[in-house]
Amino acid sequence: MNEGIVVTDIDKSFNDKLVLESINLTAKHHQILGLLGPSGSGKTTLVKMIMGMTNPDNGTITVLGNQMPNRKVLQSIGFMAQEDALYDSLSARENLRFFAELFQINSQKVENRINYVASIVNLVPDLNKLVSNFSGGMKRRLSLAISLIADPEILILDEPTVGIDPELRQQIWKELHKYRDEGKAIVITTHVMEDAAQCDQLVMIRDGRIISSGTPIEMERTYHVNNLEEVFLAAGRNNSNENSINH
Ligand SMILES: Nc1ncnc2c1ncn2[C@@H]1O[C@H](COP(=O)(O)OP(=O)(O)OP(=O)(O)O)[C@@H](O)[C@H]1O
Repeated sequence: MNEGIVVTDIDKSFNDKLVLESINLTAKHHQILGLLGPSGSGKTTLVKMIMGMTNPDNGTITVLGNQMPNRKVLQSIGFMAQEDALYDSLSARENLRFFAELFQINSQKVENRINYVASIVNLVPDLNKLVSNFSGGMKRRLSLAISLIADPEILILDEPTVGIDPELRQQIWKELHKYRDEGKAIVITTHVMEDAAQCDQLVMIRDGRIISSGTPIEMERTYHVNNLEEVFLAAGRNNSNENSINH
């Protein structure tokens, strides 16, 4: 089987400001990869490059063995962007139907599939409401449901748990672990340590550079600390020291 996502030697600048530097990572099937970093560290830019929405200055990205951008591969990716891309004047059900058609889901299976993905995010009672009446959290949940509608082989979720209450967050993680066990490759971005702890592999990003990577437990052992927040701080300190030695 092809590797899910392979990012090789990526650099990216905006207006001469380097926002990602020498990024290498692999997101494998049967694995949840967490991109953990503070606001502005470059996570969304990286995710957009994986989707082929932004071009890197250097380096390559392949998804399922195909170099991105590649329109055909998009059919195999469920993507949840940081900004909800929803039709406000349609109901949640109509939004889901629209995306089901885009992904060419068998019309006999569409309604079942809509009910299934809506149940994952507790939106079944709200399916016929207009999205313009939804709260921010409900919109996030609908965006997550849309990313799951086609049962994609790859899931890329940019801050999927923002605005979602703890109980539902747990339910969503249970579902993501199930998809992982079924063999999907899943990438999520987050700045929340509780979410990071649920991932199989973590890549910590600060100021556009990878400061550490590994499983959550490996990372805690490496830095002799008891939680990921301390790993992040320790890795950041090490990185700053290396930079000051190297430059
Ligand atoms: N289109 C753009 N033009 C210019 N600068 C940009 C553009 N997109 C992102 N940036 C800059 O790149 C840097 C990384 O932004 P990015 O959105 O990738 O970070 P992030 O880690 O996803 O942050 P957040 O968690 O707040 O979304 C920031 O300094 C941002 O201002």
